[in-house]
Formats: sequence, structure tokens, C-alpha cells
Amino acid sequence: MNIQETKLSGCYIIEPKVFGDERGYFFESFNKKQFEEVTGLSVDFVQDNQSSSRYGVLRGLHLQYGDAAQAKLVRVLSGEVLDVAVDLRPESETYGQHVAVKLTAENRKQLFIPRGFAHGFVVVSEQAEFFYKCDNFYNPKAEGGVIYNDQSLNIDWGIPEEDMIISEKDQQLPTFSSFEKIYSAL
Ligand SMILES: Cc1cn([C@H]2C[C@H](O)[C@@H](COP(=O)(O)OP(=O)(O)O[C@H]3O[C@H](C)C(=O)[C@H](O)[C@H]3O)O2)c(=O)[nH]c1=O
Repeated sequence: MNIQETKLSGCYIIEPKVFGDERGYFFESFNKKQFEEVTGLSVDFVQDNQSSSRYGVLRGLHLQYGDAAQAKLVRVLSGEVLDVAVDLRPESETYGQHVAVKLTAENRKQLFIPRGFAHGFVVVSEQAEFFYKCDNFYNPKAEGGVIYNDQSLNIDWGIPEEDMIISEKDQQLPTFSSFEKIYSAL
């Protein structure tokens, strides 16, 4: 597998080695030993999630606070999404910066998102099956996030705002500056 660190430390783009033959293809979608050797990180995933969404669905920007923080390894099983990870680690040099990566069933790219990041994606194909591994369990009491269109984050989601399908809950997420006040009060 090819693992490249993004401009956000600890956030990696992973491209698995694909073995194709007349039957189809095979690839290792995760290998703890290789991942830890290349990144120097130690990761133990405990929960797998999967969601299905149609074109325009935007899920995010979400994170879990404190001890419930989750690192995630995200990928697409079918379709295409623009995946966004925002560095919200207060001590980070790239605090408030984000990476946006197109994940598709064809490019088989994965994004490793460390704890302390907000995460979201928008579906740019007709339908997308989204799969991800988490290194901590779901804790609804520790859920938080930032509104997807926060001006200071300045994320280009790549599709017209009028095409977006966003849950009521996500439309109520705080701005980045409000998030900072919430986070500092925790
Ligand atoms: C995240 C999660 C949700 N749920 C339940 C709670 C709700 O009844 C239902 C849908 O949850 P939600 O609307 O929060 O699902 P998403 O909007 O896809 O949330 C995810 O969106 C972005 C992309 C993320 O990175 C997070 O992992 C996660 O927040 O599933 C669970 O039972 N376990 C879970 O781990």
C-alpha cells in the first residue's frame, strides 16, 4: 500500500495495492502492521460504520469530544464523495485548516483522520456507500461539530449549495467561533 501524509500532520491518504486477474481484483483494505510501520502511529479500531447516501447528501462536520474522540479510516465502497477533514487540535500548527480528498470506488483511496479532527463528506455520484473504521466507540453525549459552510473554514464542497441534502441536526451545528467557545468550556 502507498501511504502519504497530507499537510495536516497525522492525516494520511492511503492507496492499497490492488491485485487484478481474470476473476476481478483483490486488495488488503487495511493492514495494521504496514500502517503502523509507515506512520509510526498505533491504532486499534473497535467499530466499523457504513452509510448509504444519494447525490447531494452532506454528512458533517462531526467529531466526538475528549475521551470519546475518534480516529477514522474512511473509504467508499461504491460511488464518489468529496471527503473533508478539519484539524481542530488546539495545539496544532494547522489548526482550522482542512484537506479535501475525492474518494471513489475506482480510486480506492482511503483517508486516515486522527482524533481531534472534524469529518464530513458530500456525495458527488448518484449514490455512495461509505465505510469507515473508528478507534473509539460512538458516544452521543460527546458528539459535536461545526457547520459545513462556516466562512472561516472556507470549504469548497464542489457541488451547488442548492443541491445539498443536510439533516436538521447538521444544519444546527455551531459556527467555528462558537465551536471554539464550546470546546474551551469543556
Ligand atoms: C455515528 C453513529 C450514529 N449512530 C446512530 C445515531 C442516529 O440514530 C443514526 C444516524 O446518525 P447520524 O445522523 O449522526 O449519522 P451521520 O450523519 O452519518 O454521522 C456520521 O457522519 C460523519 C461522516 C462522521 O464522520 C461521523 O462518524 C458520524 O457523525 O445512527 C450510531 O448508532 N452509531 C454511530 O456511530
